[in-house]
Order: sequence, then C-alpha cells, then structure tokens
Amino acid sequence: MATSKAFAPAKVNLTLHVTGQREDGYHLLESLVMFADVGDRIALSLSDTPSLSVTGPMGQGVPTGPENLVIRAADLMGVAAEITLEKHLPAAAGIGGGSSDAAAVLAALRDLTGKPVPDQGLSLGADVPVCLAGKAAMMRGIGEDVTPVEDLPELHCVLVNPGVAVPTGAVFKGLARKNNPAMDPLPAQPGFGALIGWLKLQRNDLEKPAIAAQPVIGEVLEAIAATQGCALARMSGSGATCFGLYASAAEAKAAAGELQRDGWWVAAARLS
Ligand SMILES: C[C@](O)(CO)[C@H](O)COP(=O)(O)OP(=O)(O)OC[C@H]1O[C@@H](n2ccc(N)nc2=O)[C@H](O)[C@@H]1O
Ligand SMILES: Nc1ncnc2c1ncn2[C@@H]1O[C@H](COP(=O)(O)OP(=O)(O)OP(=O)(O)O)[C@@H](O)[C@H]1O
Repeated sequence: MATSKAFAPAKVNLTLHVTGQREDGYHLLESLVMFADVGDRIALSLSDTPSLSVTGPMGQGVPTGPENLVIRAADLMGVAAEITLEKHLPAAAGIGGGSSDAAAVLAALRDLTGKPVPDQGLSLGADVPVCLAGKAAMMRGIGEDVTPVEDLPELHCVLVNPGVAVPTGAVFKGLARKNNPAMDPLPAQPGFGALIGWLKLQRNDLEKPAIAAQPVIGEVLEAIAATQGCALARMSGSGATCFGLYASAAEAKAAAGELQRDGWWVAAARLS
C-alpha cells in the first residue's frame, strides 16, 4: 500500500498589507511569508476505507470529521486515504495550521498518484497556495498569486500564542479601512539588518482589529518586544500568534524561555 509522511510547517506572515477588497468580499493582500521548522506531522496511506485520526499535544478540539482540512484536501484530489494528523500547532492561530496540513496532504497525494492539484488548493483556503509552495514567498491577490523569494537571510524567531482563537473572517471585518498603502519593494539580497530595517517600515494591517477583538495580543507583542535581542515583534496572519525576530538561535531560544506563561504556547524556530 502506497504510504507517505509529510511535515506541515507553521506559516509566518512577516508583513500583511490589506490593499483592497473584491466584490465577493475577499480582501486583496500583499504578504511576505516564510516557514518555520516547527509544525504538524502527517502520515497517510491510500486506502479503500478513508479515515482520520488526530493526535499530538495540540490535537484537542481539532475536528476529526469531514470539516477537517486534511479530509477536504483528499476529497479535492478525489483520493481515499487513511490519515494520521499529529498536531503541534495551535488551531485558528494565524500560522496556517489547517492550511499547511491541507497543503501537505495535497502534495503527498499528488506525488503518490500523479494527479494534479486543482487550482493550487485555493478553494480550501486563501493560505493553501502559499503553503503548497512551501518556501519563502510574496503572496498577493487573495492568496493565489505566489512568487518565491530567494536570498533571504536566515531568521530566528519565537512564536507566541496566548491561547485565544481568533476567527479570520471576523478580524477582516474589523478593519477600519480596506485600501491601505502597498508594501515597499523588498531590497535585493538583504542581510539581516537590511531586512529588519525594511520590515519595520511595513505592517500587519490586521494587528489593530485583532487586538481590538482580543486585547491580550497587545500584551503578547509587548512581552516579545521586551526580550533580549528582539529586532522586531509583530502578529502573524489574523492572529493571535505573534512572532519576535532575532539574529541568532541562542537569542530566540532564550526569549522562548522568558516568554513562558500559563496557557501560552511558545516555540523558538528557524524561518526559511
Ligand atoms: C490572513 C491570512 O492568514 C494571511 O496569510 C489569510 O489571508 C487567511 O487565509 P485562510 O485562513 O486560509 O483564509 P480562508 O479560510 O480562505 O478565509 C477565511 C475568511 O477570511 C476572510 N478572508 C480571507 C482571505 C482574504 N484574502 N480575504 C478575506 O477576507 C474571508 O472572510 C474568509 O471567509
Ligand atoms: N487540520 C486542521 N488543523 C487545525 N484546524 C483545523 C483543521 N482543519 C479544520 N480546522 C478548523 O479550521 C479553523 C482554522 O484553523 P487554522 O489552524 O487553519 O487557522 P487560521 O487562523 O485560519 O490560520 P491562518 O489564518 O493563518 O490560515 C479551526 O477553528 C479548526 O476548527
């Protein structure tokens, strides 16, 4: 029986500019996305009797029925599979947990069966195409326009989620304005200092409405910014997960130690 194992990394939106809105309500975005070396793990095998088992430290509350994005991904490919999903990432957290799981299943089933992935998986979620690309990229449109970005420096980060789920649609609805300024052009082959300098001039436009919905996100950002060596603190996606960036793995690891609180999920990671 054909089997496959896959890693579904956390997606981090280093920037997220909301520059407009389409007639169907979806927002036009510009986002620099990188992927962390922390994530979920998936094992799957082709089978006549499809099934899903959800395990892992963050598995509680994750749907095990047909609404789980890994099952929807298998359905989209028209393939029956037995899937085990080991959750390490918090759900509804702005780091694409479900989208990255879906992308990993799409890629595994494409490789096992030779079938193409319909429409980059966009129908499963706006974050699925960038997760399917799986490497640093500029994301535009509503998420379907993905351009890989080469030559970014190694980044070390801490990811912090305060344990509150933030529904993506509600955060978009809370935006005061939909047509915010575009991102500045990314400098060519930036070193760490140049990339941080550029990032500081960009934004995550969803930060403000997310903080209005869940004020603890503001506390997370302050706590990250206060850690030793933190070059930038910002929210990812629609929240509530926030990240801090550091020049070294040792600083990111020390920050993760400082940021431990009851109910907070904290991970040090490398971004690429
Ligand atoms: C905020 C981001 O995480 C940034 O990477 C993504 O844009 C969201 O990606 P996602 O979670 O895969 O989003 P989806 O599941 O497609 O959409 C959830 C909800 O977010 C809103 N949504 C999402 C993407 C987008 N470009 N405009 C939107 O307005 C819509 O109300 C939608 O119903
Ligand atoms: N495989 C999955 N893992 C986690 N949640 C899932 C999964 N499949 C479906 N869901 C549901 O999808 C919802 C969104 O979860 P997800 O982890 O994709 O967060 P997200 O905030 O939408 O991420 P992002 O906005 O960065 O894409 C959850 O509330 C959960 O019930």
